Amino acid sequence: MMTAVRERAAYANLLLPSELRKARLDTRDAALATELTYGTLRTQGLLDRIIAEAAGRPVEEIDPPVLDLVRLGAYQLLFTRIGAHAAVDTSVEAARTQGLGRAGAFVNAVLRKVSAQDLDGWVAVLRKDVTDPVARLAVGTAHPEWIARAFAESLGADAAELPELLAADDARPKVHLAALPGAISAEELALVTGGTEGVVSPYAVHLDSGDPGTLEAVRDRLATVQDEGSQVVAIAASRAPLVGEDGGRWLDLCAGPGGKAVMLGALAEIEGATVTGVEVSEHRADLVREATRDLPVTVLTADGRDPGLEPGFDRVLLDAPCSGLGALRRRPEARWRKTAADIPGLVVLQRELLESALRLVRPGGVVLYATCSPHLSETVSMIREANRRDDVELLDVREILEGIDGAATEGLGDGPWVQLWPHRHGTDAMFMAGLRRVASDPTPPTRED
Ligand SMILES: C[S@@+](CC[C@H](N)C(=O)[O-])C[C@H]1O[C@@H](n2cnc3c(N)ncnc32)[C@H](O)[C@@H]1O
Repeated sequence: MMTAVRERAAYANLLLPSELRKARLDTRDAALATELTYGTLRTQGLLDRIIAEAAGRPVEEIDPPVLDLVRLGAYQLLFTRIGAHAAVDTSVEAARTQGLGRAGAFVNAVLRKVSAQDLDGWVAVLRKDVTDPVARLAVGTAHPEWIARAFAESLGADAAELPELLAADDARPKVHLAALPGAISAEELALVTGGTEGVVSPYAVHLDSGDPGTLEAVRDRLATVQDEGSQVVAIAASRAPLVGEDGGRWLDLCAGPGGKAVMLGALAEIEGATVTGVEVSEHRADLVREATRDLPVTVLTADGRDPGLEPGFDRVLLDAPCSGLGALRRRPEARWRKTAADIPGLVVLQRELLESALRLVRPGGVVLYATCSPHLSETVSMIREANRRDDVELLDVREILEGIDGAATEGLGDGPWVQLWPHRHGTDAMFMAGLRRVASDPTPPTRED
């Protein structure tokens, strides 16, 4: 499993359920396998630094399949109550059964060194010469330093919340369901699933555990699995105030795999509107088609920067491709795969998509820009830059949420944009901003020759 995630750059949350089914583990063993896999991937960067100290060499010099075993063993030693003997012995045995027998002695020696101290002891070793408070927190919570720093910058005046935020990132998230508007209410969905109603979206229900795919309400397409923050983004896009009548032409410019398109489609159906979904990847466009097949949604496979659509949309949701730093708790391996160097390229794409969204929306219509990242370059800076245009006015997203019965109104910051946070709202760290297009001055500037 770890090897598959490493070699195929697969996502653990997509791969693990089928691997567990194949292995036919009972519920307890499956829960343990899940905890060990996710935990080892989530803490990998920290484990690697500890392993490097214990092995006396950089982890890049360790054979990758052997390193996978050492990481798994080190995770058990430092993060679980599994006894040291059991953790070391099963790791050595795994080396033998995987045909890495000659590495058994190495695995044994490194893990014995790792087991000589507990987690706090190792964190103290790694922090020995580190004085910067954010860097110290990053080590202690197994976050890359650049990510902890980006979070601190985004929290700004609330940077004292950083320890809570990083801890929330490390906790296993609840399953969030969305009751589809017009199909079932959150109250009914909570009753039939045994869940509890959410607090950020009026359609949300939380489940503590379980496989949501097996729920009747999900199979019958009355509900979907969707983070509460994402639900609010789609609702806000449908409710932002326009100038003039809503003509019912809505656009979802980056629609794949279709979570928000489903919510937007269900809301559009109630309002008598239709949604055009645009997605550049053929495969993801197909996923949107399948997810929205009963809803008034038409899907186009195209580049959102120039999709060839007639302008004049009343509402445009731009859920931009982003670093995903706001959803690290749902993707255990993600924090170690991303780098600060990924951000500038994403920002260019986001800017071009936002320009396209503003070309496609009619004067008086609204673009709801969203990212599942709190990185300031992808969020506030992007919106400040767009706001320099004279045909854009910013809407206060807090007011939009206040107008939605049952939506969150607490901890939304100073506006006009809203940043949701896992530690405050229990959601992914979704950012949203509302940009309304105003008719730009039709008179061309006079030139004095
Ligand atoms: C953040 S995801 C959107 C998630 C989606 N709104 C949902 O709720 O399921 C961004 C999507 O944008 C797509 N994308 C990337 N570049 C694009 C482009 N130039 N035009 C349209 N879609 C693009 C990606 O393939 C990805 O599916």
